[in-house]
Amino acid sequence: MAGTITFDRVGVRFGDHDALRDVTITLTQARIGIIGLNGSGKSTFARMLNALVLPGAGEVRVHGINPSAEAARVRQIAGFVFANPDAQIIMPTVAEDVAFSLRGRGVPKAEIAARVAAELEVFGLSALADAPAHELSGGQKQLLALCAVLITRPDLVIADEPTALLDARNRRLIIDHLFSERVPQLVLVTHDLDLAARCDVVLRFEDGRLLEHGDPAEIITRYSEAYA
Ligand SMILES: Nc1ncnc2c1ncn2[C@@H]1O[C@H](COP(=O)(O)OP(=O)(O)OP(=O)(O)O)[C@@H](O)[C@H]1O
Repeated sequence: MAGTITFDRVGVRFGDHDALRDVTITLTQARIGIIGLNGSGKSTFARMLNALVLPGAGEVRVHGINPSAEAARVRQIAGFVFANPDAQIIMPTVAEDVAFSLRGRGVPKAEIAARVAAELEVFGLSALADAPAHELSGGQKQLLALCAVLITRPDLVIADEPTALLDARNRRLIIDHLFSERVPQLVLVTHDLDLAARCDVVLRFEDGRLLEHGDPAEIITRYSEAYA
């Protein structure tokens, strides 16, 4: 089930630049799309959900957790998928990288190997279990990155343009996983408006402000018309 995400008058400043200004919203939907022009604040908003960026003003709550106070705890329930999977592949081999995600989560050692094997199977990566992770193709790396997130059984997945570097087949695979029931709640930053249209709600950012949010079709139509 989707949890509650709240932003209360949130601002983020980098140097003398406001990346986000006075963002207030409560979200309870399962599929949340984020759209807006380059530099409008989408990634900053998404990164705040698992304490990669902390508010300079206001307060964020993710399923009752304040990321500013409990970064480690929010990362236990919220997994992040980046556009570039190289940013999150940590261990030398595919199986080790997926197993690494389970560290510090109280999973009995005896259970880890079986869970990793099962998860690799789901993602079609079993044959690559012992392969060096950095030698995978871009698409395989993104599947690995998502596999390493989903094995933790997250309550929330935040994906920042997760299909930007992928071909059509891998794009489809990643999207199918993200929109599957294994992801109870998804925050998806995307320039792909067809993908945003599949969400339950869409937030549109402009120049660091949450310009509007609501019904995906309406928000997307206005956004498309503004830049046609
Ligand atoms: N770590 C940082 N240091 C300095 N400025 C930053 C940092 N992160 C973001 N910014 C700035 O904050 C603003 C918002 O950036 P953000 O990455 O949130 O935009 P975005 O909507 O995700 O853009 P894009 O579609 O290009 O990914 C931009 O002006 C950006 O240059």
